[in-house]
Amino acid sequence: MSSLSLTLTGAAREAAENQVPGLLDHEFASRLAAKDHTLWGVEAEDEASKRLGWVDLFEGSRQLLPQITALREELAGEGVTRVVLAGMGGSSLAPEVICATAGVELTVLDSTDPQHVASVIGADIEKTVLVVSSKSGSTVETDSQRRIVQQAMTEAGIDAQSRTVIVTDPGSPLAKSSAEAGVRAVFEADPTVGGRYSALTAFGLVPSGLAGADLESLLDDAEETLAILAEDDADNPGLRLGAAIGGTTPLRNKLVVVDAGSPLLGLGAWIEQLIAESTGKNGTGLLPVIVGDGEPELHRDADDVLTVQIIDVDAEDGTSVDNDVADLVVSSHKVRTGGSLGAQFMLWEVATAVAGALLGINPFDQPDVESAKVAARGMLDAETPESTEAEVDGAVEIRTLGSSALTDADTASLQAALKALLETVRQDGYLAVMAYLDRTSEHELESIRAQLSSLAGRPVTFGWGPRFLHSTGQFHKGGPHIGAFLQITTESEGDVEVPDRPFTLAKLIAAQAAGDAQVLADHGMPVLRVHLQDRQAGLTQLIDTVEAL
Ligand SMILES: O=P(O)(O)OC[C@H]1O[C@](O)(CO)[C@@H](O)[C@@H]1O
Repeated sequence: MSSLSLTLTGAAREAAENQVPGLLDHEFASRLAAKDHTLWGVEAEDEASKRLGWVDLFEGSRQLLPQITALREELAGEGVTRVVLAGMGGSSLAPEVICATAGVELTVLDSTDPQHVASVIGADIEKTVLVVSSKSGSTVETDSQRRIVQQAMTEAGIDAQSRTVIVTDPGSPLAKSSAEAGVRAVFEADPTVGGRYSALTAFGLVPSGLAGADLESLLDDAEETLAILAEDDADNPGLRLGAAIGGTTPLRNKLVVVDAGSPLLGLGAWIEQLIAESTGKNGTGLLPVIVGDGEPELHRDADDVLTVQIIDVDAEDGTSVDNDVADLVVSSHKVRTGGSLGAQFMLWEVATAVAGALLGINPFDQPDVESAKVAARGMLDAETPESTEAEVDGAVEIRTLGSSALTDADTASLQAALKALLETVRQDGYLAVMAYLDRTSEHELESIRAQLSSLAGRPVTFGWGPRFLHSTGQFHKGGPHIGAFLQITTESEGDVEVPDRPFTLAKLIAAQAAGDAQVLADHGMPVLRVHLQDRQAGLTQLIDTVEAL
């Protein structure tokens, strides 16, 4: 039995009251469920006509389950019990939430940091099955990760192809090359579902099922919920949530998302990509800001912020821990929602489709992601040395680019540079921390997010690079240019060769960071680049300097 709750207060409630009647007049919910691709305007029709498969995928997805279960049992019989998933954005975010919530182990490889990748291939390779998930089949991070893990298997005397499972779109370069290579299994996903909406397709199901998550109830809950979300009804939670986040006036374009005792672990990261990459375009959009319990954004109100609490709906009887959190949330403009994971996936997918229509954008493309990829490729090909002079302070190099408000400031020390960057944060803007480091072993770095938010008095996002390039990266470049950026990169002890490619991981991640920084600067926004010349000393220096600000 699925569960789903939604409570709106203040501006969120007002937006729903203002916008839902119009959505009902347009029969938005039933037309969406009927895959009406005209809901987002003429310009979006072509893409929308290829991207609405997520509203009736249940039969196709259920047919995958026996194959996934059989493969899991076969692998277990061979002692293969460790699942490593190579995939970016929509190709890995949902499995990460599904498995964490189910309490089963999944190693997600969505990084090009040499230290992170080396740690993944350095353990239990003999027990590992590699799932390579990529719709396009051409994502450079995923292709590089595949080559590296397969090489590690071969060096361990393992037939890499027999331990490789592919999830991709029919006819993709990956589908073709995998068939020729004779991999263990190829799951061709529904090509009418975009990456951000693929949680309940092979992209969400194959890695999660191989890891042992219960997929039946996930699909049952989602299907049950979609029936409710397809109703042209004033109480339809998909219409109400979509109106609440996309229909406030003036637009509250920062959604501060906090987990308030929910059992849905890591759901915020999935919501972040779905909303930021779907809506951040044409100079508008919504930016999810994932915060922890009690952190600064929850103690401030602002007219461009909406607070979203993900609650434990089963404990909503007034005794739940989330009510304690609720009291700590100053804002009276709130969304509070909870329920089973399958229900939440469908709720937010429908709400994003609704919000996209209200914002007047196409929620199914990601036009600006390409600009960073092109810039990175240019950096890789040209082996461009760093474009700007660096100042050195202790273990870190400091570079500034973009807005002259930063490049003209005193940035001779890390402390001065951070202060100068904080000065550039707009009253209607945000600060984005983009850390191209190892989120599994250097998560202490995340502590600077709340400290910087307290100092800036504005929302601060924290994204691990290059992972965020497939999530908030679209909003940074395609949304309103109101961001200030702190980019953190590092030297690594060792590097990792990428078999049969003209670059190593250290070169690749440096090019991705330099390329993205340049694109952000080209949009006139301030970018502070902090490079850790000595990884550990630099990390300590950065954390200590922020603390002392
Ligand atoms: O599944 P693919 O094609 O490797 O793409 C991975 C991710 O990159 C993007 O295409 C761009 O960020 C996302 O939409 C997608 O989820």
